[in-house]
Amino acid sequence: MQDSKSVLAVKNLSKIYGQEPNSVVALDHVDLDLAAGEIVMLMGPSGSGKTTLLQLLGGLEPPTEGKIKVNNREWQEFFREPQVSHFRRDMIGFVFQFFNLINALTAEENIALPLILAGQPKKKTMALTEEMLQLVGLSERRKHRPSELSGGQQQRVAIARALIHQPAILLADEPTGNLDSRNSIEILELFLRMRDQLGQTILIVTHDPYVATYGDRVVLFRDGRIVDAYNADKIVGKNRSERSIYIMERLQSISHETRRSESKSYTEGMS
Ligand SMILES: Nc1ncnc2c1ncn2[C@@H]1O[C@H](COP(=O)(O)OP(=O)(O)OP(=O)(O)O)[C@@H](O)[C@H]1O
Repeated sequence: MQDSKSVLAVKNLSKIYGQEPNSVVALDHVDLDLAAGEIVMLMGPSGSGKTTLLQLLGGLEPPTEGKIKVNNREWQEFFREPQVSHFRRDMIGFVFQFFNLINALTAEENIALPLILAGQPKKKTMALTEEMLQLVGLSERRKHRPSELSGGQQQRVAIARALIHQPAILLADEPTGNLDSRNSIEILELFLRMRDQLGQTILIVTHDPYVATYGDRVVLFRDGRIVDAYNADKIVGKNRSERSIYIMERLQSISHETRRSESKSYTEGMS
């Protein structure tokens, strides 16, 4: 049962790609809830299922089994065109490692694009674009094209574009993966402002333990399953560098477990 403050409820979610005997279990009965205004960091070794989860949440792939509810509405009800496109547009914002901006358009045109494509009235589009430009601190650069902006500024445009239709949840796949540390911190602080000022719920995939320290909660994946999760307040009082070491150690122990189980199944296969 999803309570009123829950934005996302994932229950028993599985995704199997391909057919036996070559099928791959990318997600294996995952349960995950996100409360309104919560930032959750997803971490785990390569191939553990993080991107697959984002793709299912974003309606880009159907689950093999299980349920996804966003704002108490069940995804499956909408998993056909054109409903799935509308649901995705209204409920989900996407941000990627590479900013995927349109170079021929200015920053403000890129930000306004989802509303223009949705046929929203010009006045509303202009007002919301202005609001987003201010929120991401790019009012002065509104007429610049992506090639005239730094990586961090381009990512801020991408975030503004993802949030302009006020989605229930923002999904970000390695949003700082292509940025230097100064620009990464700017983007992470922007996420915190989005949470604090808009109550935005945000789910971020990252490989970087320092980035993960910006989450209210860190969820660790291995082999398509959640194997560990903890709230930031569990390690409160320590500075960010110490917290990132704590996260890195948890991550390393999970990766070692993966390797141990891989070599076990390999030797079992040999015998
Ligand atoms: N379209 C697909 N067809 C077949 N297998 C897939 C497909 N997409 C992902 N997989 C497999 O599913 C598993 C999970 O992949 P996924 O990309 O979700 O992992 P990840 O944790 O995001 O990895 P990374 O950190 O390297 O991006 C992997 O074994 C991958 O090879």
